[in-house]
Amino acid sequence: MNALAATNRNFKLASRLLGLDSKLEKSLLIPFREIKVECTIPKDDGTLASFIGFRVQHDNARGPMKGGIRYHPEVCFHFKPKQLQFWSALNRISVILQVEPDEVNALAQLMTWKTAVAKIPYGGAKGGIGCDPSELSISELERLTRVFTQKIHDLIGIHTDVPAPDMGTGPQTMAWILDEYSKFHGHSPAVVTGKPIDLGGSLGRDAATGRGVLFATEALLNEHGKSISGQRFVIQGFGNVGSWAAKLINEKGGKIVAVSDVTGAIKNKNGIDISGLLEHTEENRGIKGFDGADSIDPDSVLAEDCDVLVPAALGGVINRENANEIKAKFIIEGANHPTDPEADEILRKKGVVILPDIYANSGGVTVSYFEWVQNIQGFMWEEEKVNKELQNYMTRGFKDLKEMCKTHSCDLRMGAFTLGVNRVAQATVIRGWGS
Ligand SMILES: NC(=O)C1=CN([C@@H]2O[C@H](COP(=O)(O)OP(=O)(O)OC[C@H]3O[C@@H](n4cnc5c(N)ncnc54)[C@H](O)[C@@H]3O)[C@@H](O)[C@H]2O)C=CC1
Ligand SMILES: O=C(O)CCC(=O)C(=O)O
Repeated sequence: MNALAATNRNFKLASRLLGLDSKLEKSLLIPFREIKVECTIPKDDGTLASFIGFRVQHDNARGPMKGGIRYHPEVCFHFKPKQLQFWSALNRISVILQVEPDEVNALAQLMTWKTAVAKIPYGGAKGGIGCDPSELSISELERLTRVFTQKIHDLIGIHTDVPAPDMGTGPQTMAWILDEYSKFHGHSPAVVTGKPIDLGGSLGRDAATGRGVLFATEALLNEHGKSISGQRFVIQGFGNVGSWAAKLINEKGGKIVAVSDVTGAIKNKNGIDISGLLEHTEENRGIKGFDGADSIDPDSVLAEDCDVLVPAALGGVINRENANEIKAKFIIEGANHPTDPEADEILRKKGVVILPDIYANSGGVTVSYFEWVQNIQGFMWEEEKVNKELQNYMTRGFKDLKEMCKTHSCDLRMGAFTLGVNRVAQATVIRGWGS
């Protein structure tokens, strides 16, 4: 099932549990606005490269739309042979990567429910450019980001739509967007979050999604009479979310027994030295070649023996093909939409407890909210305050979602969906439709 079909399905199940009116349901499902732009840049060698950028703004009933910008070739790109032949005939265009909007649409919708679950005053959006950032130089990435910003600058804004980092982007990408946007609108630090600290970024934002995963895991394990200490973890993805989650879980006594990233996968049943792995990754741009563990097949990492599995890379990785192989008792969704609905069903029958993305990885957008608040106030918080507030939000979120599970006799995914959808539906109805 593709990401959008899966997300729509979960939304509709939640809507049925909540007894939403079918017309309201339809209005909540349709995105507010979908933006698709062509971004052509000169490459360092003088040839041209064209890319497609998207920003899907899903809903703004509860506040400005909010969500990351992803640079990844697999945001679903397709080469269109005819188009490619035409352009290559011009002999100046080297690459056309086309992003399909379906996945971006699904991710934008998930942001709407996520910000509502976190109870922060935002709607949902997501963007992406179909490109492989590892194949572009820093100056090519800068040009691409600036062209994308030029194309969307009048549709984003501090009170309209506030982008942030996601896969393949980071603080530097946000700095370029801020700089380009500010040329049109004046200095506007609050137009993006996840910025470098020197440009108004928040202390603690870098670690926030991983720290949120830690707090979410603690809340869930605590409910099952367990603690992080002594549990065995497998983490897929060792980028922003996966590496911070690994570091913080490890510091709390969790044993990380297997890790994978795009360069490979490793395992050590006695626990991987996470500080050493962080140093190695920094120097080698990936976990491949790390000495302190055995290499394993990256495809088998999700099926490694462990107590807790944290997918923190791509969507749709847990599906009907591999769900039966999973040995973890708990899955904490650090990534967005890592679990297909068919896998959800299989895992539920196996008794695996899944803490869903729209709660489990909401730490990032929650600290993005703190960053936006700090920019608007013009007052910077201490890191301790950021982390403490994040813990409060994650603890409250878990309580709220458990309450919905009780009210609707449902699992944690439907608890989170009913919580988010209900808050957005209420805001929509209170605002009304005008005439
Ligand atoms: N950065 C953030 O604040 C947030 C990110 N997320 C989600 O978390 C996930 C990861 O995002 P980031 O850590 O920010 O991205 P990132 O770009 O920093 O890291 C991505 C990681 O996934 C790995 N990866 C890529 N393809 C893989 C594959 N086929 N198998 C195994 N590993 C693979 C990469 O090597 C890298 O280690 C995404 O689903 C993203 O949407 C969710 C909430 C917030
Ligand atoms: O920090 C943000 O605004 C967005 C983070 C994000 O894209 C996500 O939670 O998936």
